[in-house]
Amino acid sequence: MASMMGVWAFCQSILHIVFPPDFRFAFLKFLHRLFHWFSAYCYYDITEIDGVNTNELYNAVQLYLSASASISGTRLSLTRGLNSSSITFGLSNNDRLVDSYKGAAVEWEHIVTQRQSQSFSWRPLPEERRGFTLRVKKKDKQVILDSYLDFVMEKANEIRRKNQDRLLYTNSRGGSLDSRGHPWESVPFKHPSTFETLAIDPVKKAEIMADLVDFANGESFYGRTGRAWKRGYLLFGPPGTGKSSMIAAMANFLGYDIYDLELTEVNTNSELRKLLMKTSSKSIIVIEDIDCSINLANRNTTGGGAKSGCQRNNYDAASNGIEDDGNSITLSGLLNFTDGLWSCCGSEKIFLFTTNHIEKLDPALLRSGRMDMHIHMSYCSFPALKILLKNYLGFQEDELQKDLLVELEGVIDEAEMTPADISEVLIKKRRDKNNAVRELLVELKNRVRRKRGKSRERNGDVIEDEEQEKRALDSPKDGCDQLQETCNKKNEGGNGCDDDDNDDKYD
Ligand SMILES: Nc1ncnc2c1ncn2[C@@H]1O[C@H](COP(=O)(O)OP(=O)(O)OP(=O)(O)O)[C@@H](O)[C@H]1O
Repeated sequence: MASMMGVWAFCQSILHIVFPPDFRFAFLKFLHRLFHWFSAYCYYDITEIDGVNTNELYNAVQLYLSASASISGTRLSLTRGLNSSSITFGLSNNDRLVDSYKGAAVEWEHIVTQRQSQSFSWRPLPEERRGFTLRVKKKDKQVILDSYLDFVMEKANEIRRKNQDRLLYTNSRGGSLDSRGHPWESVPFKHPSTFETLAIDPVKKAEIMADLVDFANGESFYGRTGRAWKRGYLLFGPPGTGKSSMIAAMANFLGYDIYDLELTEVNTNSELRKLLMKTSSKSIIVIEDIDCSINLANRNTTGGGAKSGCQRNNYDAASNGIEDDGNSITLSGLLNFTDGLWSCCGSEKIFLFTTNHIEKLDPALLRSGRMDMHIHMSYCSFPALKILLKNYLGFQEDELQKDLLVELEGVIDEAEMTPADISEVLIKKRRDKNNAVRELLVELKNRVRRKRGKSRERNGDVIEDEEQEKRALDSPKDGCDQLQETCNKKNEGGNGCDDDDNDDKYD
């Protein structure tokens, strides 16, 4: 044994002298090439770090394989990502997994090696070099390159959405970038609002849900008709009518992330475009209170401050999408954001604007194609009230006294109370269900009385019998009708006491 080892050491040193390292390296490379030349397979390496950036494909492959690995593997690595609500399985070091796609068999191998030396980099690289090697038969190469990798990415996104809690993004102050070079900061999105809890007219609710489902399933429709796969919704109505709750319900319903765009933090149109480029598919891009975020009153008027570039931007600039000074965000920039070429970055995107004052918005923003559906979030109606009573107090419709329901129905529309105000009353008294409903009724009647008082004040009417009016309103049956008659008599020939004033609407 000892003499054999001696001979081996002698031969090795001779070989090293006769064949210098460069020659040996070239020889091995040649053998390698020869092997690949005659091999029926080709190999693709997908490394975790691509230069200095994280390779999206590596992460996607890892997630994609996790679905198969969880079933077939015997030794697996387990991970639980940030914001993830479930565990993902992965291939252990140097493990292999066979997959098939359109009749082609592929083999994935997870390869982990120690990184030799830390080359200079602006951020520390992991000590291990990780990657996947994909082995494919040469004859299947085309099909794999053409569509298999896209399929893997798509599946991985699906798994990620299923596993991961949705995220709520907001643009960083002054367009600054985070450590990963992203202009958006995110937190897990855990808003509990759903269409079930949303108190709006059930017919309107069903219509919105059907529209969302059509949109989400509309890939082929949008492709066929040559339209970008996006949809715009405008939510308008007084504060406290559930606009934010509706956004959360939509996101929860579709499983989309939300990008809450703070327009006042965006300085230029190009910044706006960059933000759009960094949004992902299957997302809702929200601009709340669009009328307050930027002055969008009229594209034809001139003048305005730094943040009201749209005012200074004339019509031509808006229609041509030209920035007038490049230092402000303009209406044309915003229109391009929702409707221009850039709006098609990624797909399956919903643009959602909210406003308390729709009348202040430029018509260009409202036209079809930009805002496809205008949703009026109104004061609480009787059907919406029934939903709130069920959600907050657990009342089913048949559990409530009939005459109480009739009374509520009689005053709810005229009281113009927002669902937010109603929920406040119900929350306060929720331990005593029946008392809560009675309290709500009193509050509604008080509001009606105040409204009518205001209306009469404006009309200069004198209240002759305030007690009679109070009794009429408090009478459980047709109280409002009686009161209406009294008012009508008083206002003969003049304005009735139900003469709503729009100014009051958004008090
Ligand atoms: N339609 C609704 N259905 C159920 N709850 C509602 C509804 N509207 C309002 N609420 C309740 O009132 C609270 C405030 O509502 P929300 O913030 O959604 O109103 P908003 O219209 O977005 O108001 P703002 O215009 O001030 O942002 C919510 O947390 C929710 O509990």
